[in-house]
Amino acid sequence: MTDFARTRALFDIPEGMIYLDGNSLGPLPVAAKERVATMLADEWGKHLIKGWNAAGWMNQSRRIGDRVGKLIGAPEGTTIMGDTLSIKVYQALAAALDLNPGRQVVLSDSGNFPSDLYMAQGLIGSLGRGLELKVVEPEAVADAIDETVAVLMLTEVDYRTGRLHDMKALTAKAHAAGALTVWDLAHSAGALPVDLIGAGADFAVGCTYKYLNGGPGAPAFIYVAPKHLETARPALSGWLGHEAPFAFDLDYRAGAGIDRMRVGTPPVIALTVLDAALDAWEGVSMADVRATSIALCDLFIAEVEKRCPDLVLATTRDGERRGSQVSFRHPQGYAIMQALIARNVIGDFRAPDAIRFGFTPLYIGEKDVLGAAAILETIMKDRLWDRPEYHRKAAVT
Ligand SMILES: Cc1ncc(COP(=O)(O)O)c(C=O)c1O
Ligand SMILES: Nc1c(O)cccc1C(=O)C[C@H](N)C(=O)O
Repeated sequence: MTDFARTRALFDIPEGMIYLDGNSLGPLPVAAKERVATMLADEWGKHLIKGWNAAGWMNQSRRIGDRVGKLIGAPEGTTIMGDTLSIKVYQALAAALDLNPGRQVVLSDSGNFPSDLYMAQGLIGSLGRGLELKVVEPEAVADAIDETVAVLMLTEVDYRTGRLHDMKALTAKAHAAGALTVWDLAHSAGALPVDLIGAGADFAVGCTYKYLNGGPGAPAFIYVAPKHLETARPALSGWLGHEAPFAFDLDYRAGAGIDRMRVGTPPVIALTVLDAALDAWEGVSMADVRATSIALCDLFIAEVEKRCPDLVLATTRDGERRGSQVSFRHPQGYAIMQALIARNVIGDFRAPDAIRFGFTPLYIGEKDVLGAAAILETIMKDRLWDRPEYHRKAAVT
């Protein structure tokens, strides 16, 4: 069994805070502070430009991509770091559409994170070849897969409700209909076991500032299935994805394998933080993380339903069918979350009415769950949310 007391000590969480928002931004890994200080002083400070080779900065995106790959069932050489998740969504979708010409539909669902849908809309507008973004309810996705679909683009775990799609079954259905798949793992990577090879996913993307604790604005990752590695065309054809960046040719030629998904200069300092953050996963079993996350979420649901009858569960009770988060609905959700935050229980609010809590076994345990439920109970029983300072100011027009 993974020693979660050990992993908890690897994170800097302010005394007295119950941090249930690691599904949005993970806490600071203690080791990152020293690692970055050393990197700044010894690598940038001493090597300057020589650091690209001497300190391994040029290979960092690939090396750390492989570290992330281990957590999502991706073999070496199929995952690379860089840019933001929105950019990686664009890149993956563009490459997938290019591999499946002659079809018109990008299929997604209303549980997808808006940025993914916005990037698809922007890309489709630029391509101008009659493509259409079709957005259906999450439960209707399987039935909407037909021979018009070029690409099925989904986020595995719904950011609001935590609902988990069956990646393997939907990918198989998409392939049977002749479609390719792009999976967004923003709320999956580090939250639950992911098996990209086993699921047969074509492309996957994700961020590293949530369950992977890489810090605000940490770089995203992109995965390309081995069968597409030499044929996927990077629409964002920056110089570092070129076959020979330092030949400075005037024409683009895609680099070998996953390197072609690089765009421009990597964020070396941010990657250094992420590298330190990923050390926390050494000796951690993702099966233990999953089992503990399900148990913590189950406990939170049971305690909150017992103590706060006015809150309506927005997440499935079936632990196998959700990610690592729990949401409740209430018309005063915003004020309730402000009252929680004022009492050092940190979750977040997602419009129109959801209060959302992430459970991250690396640093959250039963005591936190019980503590948060007790504070929530007081807020609900004593209507502590009903104070002017917890309500949104009226919009100024
Ligand atoms: C599923 C999903 N996709 C995309 C994004 C956008 O990522 P970024 O702001 O890093 O581009 C987020 C989070 O913000 C997300 O949760
Ligand atoms: N990336 C974020 C940011 O830069 C600011 C505030 C929030 C975020 C988030 O990651 C939001 C997150 N994707 C969500 O699930 O709501």
